[in-house]
Amino acid sequence: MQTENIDHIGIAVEDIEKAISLYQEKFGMKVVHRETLQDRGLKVAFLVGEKGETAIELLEPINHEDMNNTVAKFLKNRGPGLHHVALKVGDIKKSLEELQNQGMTLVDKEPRKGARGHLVAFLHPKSAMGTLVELVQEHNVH
Ligand SMILES: C[C@@H](C(=O)O)C(=O)SCCNC(=O)CCNC(=O)[C@H](O)C(C)(C)COP(=O)(O)OP(=O)(O)OC[C@H]1O[C@@H](n2cnc3c(N)ncnc32)[C@H](O)[C@@H]1OP(=O)(O)O
Repeated sequence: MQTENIDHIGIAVEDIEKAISLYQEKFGMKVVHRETLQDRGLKVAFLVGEKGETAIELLEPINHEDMNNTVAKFLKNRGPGLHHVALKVGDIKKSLEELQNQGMTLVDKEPRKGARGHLVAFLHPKSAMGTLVELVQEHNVH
């Protein structure tokens, strides 16, 4: 598949308000989008630097005790920090098909609606040398 750019880097946090303050006040980034994804049980915030492009996505579970929530489970097992890397692609369905044909383990066989209304799909970290990789296709491209 062809990656267009790094769309965002996902970081799991215990307290999204404190994390936003850190990235704004210490790193000079600004919030460009905030959303509560009820179906995923997550609060998310996207921040960018002066020149835009690649974003940081901060993720906090709505319920920290819900071990069916992948981010709550991650925080409990590994603590806060780098959670996933999201690669932007032009055609997510085609990319998933190609990766599956190449023997990669997909978490999502079909793209689904993620944050910002974009189409997203995850690849299993075991298939990408220990990093959870997300594919993102802008919702208005196709
Ligand atoms: C906002 C929205 C969007 O971006 O639009 C989103 O959905 S954002 C993000 C929230 N959504 C997701 O994370 C969806 C994709 N993630 C998943 O489906 C899950 O987290 C899996 C990746 C399948 C792992 O689930 P599972 O229940 O198997 O977890 P587990 O704790 O038993 O972990 C199994 C093995 O994977 C590793 N593992 C778990 N999460 C990991 C992560 N984020 N990065 C790297 N490795 C990870 C564990 O350390 C463990 O390794 P060892 O076996 O070596 O101990």
